[in-house]
Amino acid sequence: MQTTTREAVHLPQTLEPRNPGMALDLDWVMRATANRSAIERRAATLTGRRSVKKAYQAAWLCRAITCIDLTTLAGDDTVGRVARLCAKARQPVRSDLLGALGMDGLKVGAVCVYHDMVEAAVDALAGTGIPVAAVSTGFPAGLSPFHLRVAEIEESVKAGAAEIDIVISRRHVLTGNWQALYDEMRAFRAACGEAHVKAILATGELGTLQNVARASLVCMMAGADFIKTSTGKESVNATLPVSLVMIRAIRDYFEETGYRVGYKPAGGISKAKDAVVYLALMKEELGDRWVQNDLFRFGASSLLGDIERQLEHHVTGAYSASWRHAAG
Ligand SMILES: O=C[C@H](O)COP(=O)(O)O
Repeated sequence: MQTTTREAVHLPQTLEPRNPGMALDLDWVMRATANRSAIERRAATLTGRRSVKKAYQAAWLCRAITCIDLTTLAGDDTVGRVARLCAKARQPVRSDLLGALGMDGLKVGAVCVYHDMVEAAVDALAGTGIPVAAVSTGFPAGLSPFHLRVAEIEESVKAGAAEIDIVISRRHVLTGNWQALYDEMRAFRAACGEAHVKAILATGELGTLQNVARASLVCMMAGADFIKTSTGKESVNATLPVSLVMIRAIRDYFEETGYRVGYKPAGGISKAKDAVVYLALMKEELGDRWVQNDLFRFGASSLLGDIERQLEHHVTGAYSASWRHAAG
């Protein structure tokens, strides 16, 4: 059978067997707790230390680029804006800088858009192998009728999305209805088919770190390929304490089942130095395997611009104005 370009970019590239999920284990869910003060102390150690410098920093920043889900999620998105974003995804840093860094061919992890922009993004990324991620299930609030949320996933997969970022029903967490959360997530995973599913917990709306830990576990038990902090639209988005809780849930799940689930902090990550902190956190808590882009992504609309500025400084010794790196 002949493979079309759209089919060719469709299957996610991963080195891992996919997390199949498991039966809901409520005893395990209820055992999950989170000690806020210990977590905040550990998070503070990550930002307090000296950051990596020079060639190491440039290498980490290039790695960060490969992990970006380059995102536009605005009501005024157009095919033209998405095409410009995809051009940036293909060539995230000026070619002379990439050449000087020995990083020709560097590209981002994925491009992330609303459903209506999926086809435009798939077309603009044809032949690059860069997957398109679609936010789905009534993003960002997730309050549309259930059958429409499932249908939205199916439509985005049909349009060529290789990754689907679903939003969970926060009320299931807030009322402790873990069975409902599990069933919902299971149905979303099934609707994705071969496309990989990222479960957005919207942690800023879950009330407690304990809820974050429990929701993380339930979504992984229901077959999430990634767990993701936020939509970028909550008043509090990705934070280090929340990340620690989610990353440790990923570790527990791996130790218990042998399956590696990915992690995606999203929302408000816009500085190169923050990207390095997140990569260090992943490396320290989960090991080198989790700083590759089939298991780690940043959801970010403006991070790439700052990383490019820092790389330009590394290569030329001078900073250019931030407006010169507006896209991404
Ligand atoms: O998932 C991605 C987020 O919506 C991006 O948030 P940001 O615009 O704060 O980078």
